[in-house]
Amino acid sequence: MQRQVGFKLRAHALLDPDFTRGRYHRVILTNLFRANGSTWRQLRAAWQPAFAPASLAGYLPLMTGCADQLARRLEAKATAAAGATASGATAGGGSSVDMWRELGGMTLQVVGSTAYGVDFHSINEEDQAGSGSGSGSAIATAGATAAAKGRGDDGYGKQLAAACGQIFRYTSSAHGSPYLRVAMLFPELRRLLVPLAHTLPDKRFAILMQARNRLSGAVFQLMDSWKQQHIAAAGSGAAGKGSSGKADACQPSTSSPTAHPHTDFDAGSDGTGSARQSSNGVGAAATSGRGGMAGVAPGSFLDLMLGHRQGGGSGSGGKKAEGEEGVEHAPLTDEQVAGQVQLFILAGYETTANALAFAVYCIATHPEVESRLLREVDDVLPGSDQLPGESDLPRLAYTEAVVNEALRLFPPAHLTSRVVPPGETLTVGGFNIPAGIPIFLPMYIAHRDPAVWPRADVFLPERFLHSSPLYESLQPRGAAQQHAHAPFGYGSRMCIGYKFAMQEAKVALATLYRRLTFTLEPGQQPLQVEASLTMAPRGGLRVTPVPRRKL
Ligand code: HEM
Repeated sequence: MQRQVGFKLRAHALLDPDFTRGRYHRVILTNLFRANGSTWRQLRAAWQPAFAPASLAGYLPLMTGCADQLARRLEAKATAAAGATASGATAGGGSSVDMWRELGGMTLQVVGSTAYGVDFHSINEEDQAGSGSGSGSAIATAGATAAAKGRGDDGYGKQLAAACGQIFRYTSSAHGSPYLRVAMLFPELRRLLVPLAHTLPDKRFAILMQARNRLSGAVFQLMDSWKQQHIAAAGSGAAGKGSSGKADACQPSTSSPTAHPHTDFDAGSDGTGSARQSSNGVGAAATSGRGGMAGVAPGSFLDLMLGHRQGGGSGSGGKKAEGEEGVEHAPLTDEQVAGQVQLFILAGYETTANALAFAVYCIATHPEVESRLLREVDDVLPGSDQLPGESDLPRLAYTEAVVNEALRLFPPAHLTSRVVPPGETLTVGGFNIPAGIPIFLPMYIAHRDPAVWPRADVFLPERFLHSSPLYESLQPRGAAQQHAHAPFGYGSRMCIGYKFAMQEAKVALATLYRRLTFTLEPGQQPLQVEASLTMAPRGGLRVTPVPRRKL
């Protein structure tokens, strides 16, 4: 039934109350997740080239670079803690870390840099204060810390990272404004609540609105600079020719960052401040505009969307849309562009971090899986500083199976939804479901159904490893066999970023485990999870990183 509904219906049920107004409301309304009908088809076609094989290959250095940066930092921290213990000094908390939070910093840096072409600087946040609050929002706190540190100096990317964190934190049921919670319970009161919340905002509501506006404002600002460059370049005949190639946001910087004033994107502002892009990020490839104003990084998701704003489906990267046949590529509006860029980050940041944290937990609790994973990683990456390249990806088959099995037992998007369109009735499993009724499709439950999955509650990556002798005996059974594994959803509404997420998760695991293993801290087993919009380890995942080689 779940599969039937997921394939037959094409609209998501939208239960989260959106309180934005004006221009920012149009941004939220027009994102791919919310769109339907011909707008959805147009947007889906506009997104598609971002996940084409050539684009995915282009993201690889960024993904491996960010994972390597995290691995080296954890390795250095563990080694320093071991040295301090050996010399009798107080270890200062040792090398234990909240791995969920660490991975959140990494995935944010990857999607943020890809989306905006701005280095989000979200990995190197040493300040762990406030983590492990048990609130399920430590990952968001990481962003807030980043903002506090970055404000006023080199913190442009950090401010965007903070905005993402705040959006996650303050849209969750645990931390959201009471206005949002009331609106969720009584949707009919929304018309009253929206003006009330804007007139008398509580602190959480104010922070959420400001964060949403800041993320959208950053896009408007970059778009303005892009337009100016195109006008200027049109005169010189160089329109659309940015510098070539993508830089790696996680490679060491050679130039020092330029200070820039704190930029505010309060509601109503169109963001006319000056956006600085990273000197070492994806943004390093940005065309530099006049007066120090940075341009849009070629190859970034924003660049791709701007190509669609022109109506041609090609950014300065020159990629043509390969969407569904017959889809008109009408120009995207500024608001539509901003909506897609914002969604790119919000959809890809926490989901992938959660998936990786769950995988680390599963590996730490299954020594035989860890041994096999390490054997594969060492085999595929024998060089001491070798990072996974494109040709290595097919050889990391067991690593991929580990990710898939972790996604089965702990799907970060534990459910998705559909709604019956106006004027229609859906008949499924003998039930008639009228128009407007939201239907939830809980993948978490389907993934653990013992009637479908042999040894349903056991972590066995061999289910996803064709070459394993156990493979056949572990396949899902019966009528529900097809699409029984659906961590990325169903049918035409399936996650558009799944290849991006799988590639990132796979190379991140290979890169991390090449240098380290992770031991769970006491009290982490069995894992407690928290489910709201996504499913995450409750209060984070505390582990001790153990270096695999002596430094
Ligand atoms: C492990 C990581 C991820 C998981 C588990 C996940 C899961 C999902 C799920 C379950 C859906 C709803 C599908 C449905 O309703 O049938 C979805 C939709 C979506 N995801 Fe992901 N996702 C992940 C990563 C990403 C990434 C990295 C991106 C982009 C960079 C992304 C972008 C999207 C978008 C734009 C949609 C809406 C698609 C539409 O409505 O047409 N996701 N995702």
